[in-house]
Amino acid sequence: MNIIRTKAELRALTEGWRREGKTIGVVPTMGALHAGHLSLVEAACAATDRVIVTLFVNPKQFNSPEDLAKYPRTEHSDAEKLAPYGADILYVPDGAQMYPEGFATTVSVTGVSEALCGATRPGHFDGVATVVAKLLLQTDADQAFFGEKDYQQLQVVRRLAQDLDLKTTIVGCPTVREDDGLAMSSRNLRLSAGARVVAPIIRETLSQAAIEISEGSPIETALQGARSRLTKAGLGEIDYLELRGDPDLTVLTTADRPGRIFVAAWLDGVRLIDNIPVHATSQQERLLEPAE
Ligand SMILES: Nc1ncnc2c1ncn2[C@@H]1O[C@H](COP(=O)(O)OP(=O)(O)OP(=O)(O)O)[C@@H](O)[C@H]1O
Ligand SMILES: CC(C)(CO)[C@@H](O)C(=O)[O-]
Ligand code: BAL
Repeated sequence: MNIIRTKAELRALTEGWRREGKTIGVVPTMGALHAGHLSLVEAACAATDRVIVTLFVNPKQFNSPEDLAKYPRTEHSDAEKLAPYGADILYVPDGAQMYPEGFATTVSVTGVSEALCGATRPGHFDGVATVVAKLLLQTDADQAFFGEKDYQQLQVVRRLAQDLDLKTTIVGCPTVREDDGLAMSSRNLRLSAGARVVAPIIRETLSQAAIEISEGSPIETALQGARSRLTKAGLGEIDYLELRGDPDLTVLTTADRPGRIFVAAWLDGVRLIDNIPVHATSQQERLLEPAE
C-alpha cells in the first residue's frame, strides 16, 4: 500500500483507475486507526475496486486548540495496520494541500447539523462538511464509508452529498465496540486506566434506557435515570443525552415514534460519544391497539 501526500499524485492515480474502468471507494479518517476504522476499510474493499484511506487531522473541525494538540498522530503504525486489509492508497495531505493560502470557502449544512454535537461544538460540522466535500471531490469516489458511532456526522455528510449533487454514495457502517461494549474511538487512547474501566457504563446506560422506553416507560423518566447513573459513575459533565427522531435528528421524538438515544459526556477530561437505536415496539403496539 502506497502513501501519497499531494493532490497531483492522487489525481494521476484516480485518472488512471478511471481509464481502466475501476470503481473507487474512500474511507476518510483522522488516523489513530482501530478496528472501527478497519471495518470501514473492509466494507470499502468489498464494495469497490480501488480503495483510498485518507488521514488528515482537520484543524477546521476542532473547536478547542487543546483537543487538536492532543489528538493522537500515529501515521507509521496506521500504515502498518492497514497493510493486510487491501486498501490501495493511504492519502496523507498536509495543511497546505488542503487549505492553501487564500482558502476562503466553508461548506455549511443547516438543520441536521444544529442539535447535539452541533450545539455543543460550535463550528464543528462546518469544518467536517468542508473537509469531507473536498475529500470526496479529490478522491473522485463512487462510495464513501462512515461509521454510525458518529451518527450525526453520517447524516450531515448524507445531506451535503445530496445537496451538492456529488456523485458519491454515502455508506453508513455499524459501530464497532470493545468486548465490554465501549464504542471504539481514537480518543479512548487518552483515558486513564481507571477511567477506561468506567467507560463501558455509557453503552450499558443507553441500552437500559432504550429497553425502558421500548417497554413503555416515559421518555423523560428513562433519560433522567440514565443521567443520574452516568453522573454517579463519574460522568457528571453531560453535553447532551437525548432521544431524537432517526434519521431526522432535528426532532425530539415522542413515544409513538422510534428514534435513537444520543449521548456526549466527559470522563477524565475526554469527551466520549455514543448512540443506540430505540425500537419503540411495545409502546407502539400499545398505541396502535384499538381502544376498548
Ligand atoms: N467504533 C467505530 N465503529 C465504526 N466506525 C467508527 C468507529 N469509530 C470511528 N469510526 C468511523 O471512522 C471514521 C473516522 O473517524 P475518526 O478518525 O474520527 O475516528 P474516531 O475513533 O471517531 O476518533 P474520535 O476520537 O475523533 O471520535 C468516521 O467515519 C467514524 O465514524
Ligand atoms: C470524517 C472526518 C475524517 C473528517 O475530518 C472526521 O470527522 C472523522 O474522522 O470522523
Ligand atoms: N470522529 C469525529 C471527529 C471529531 O471528533 O472531530
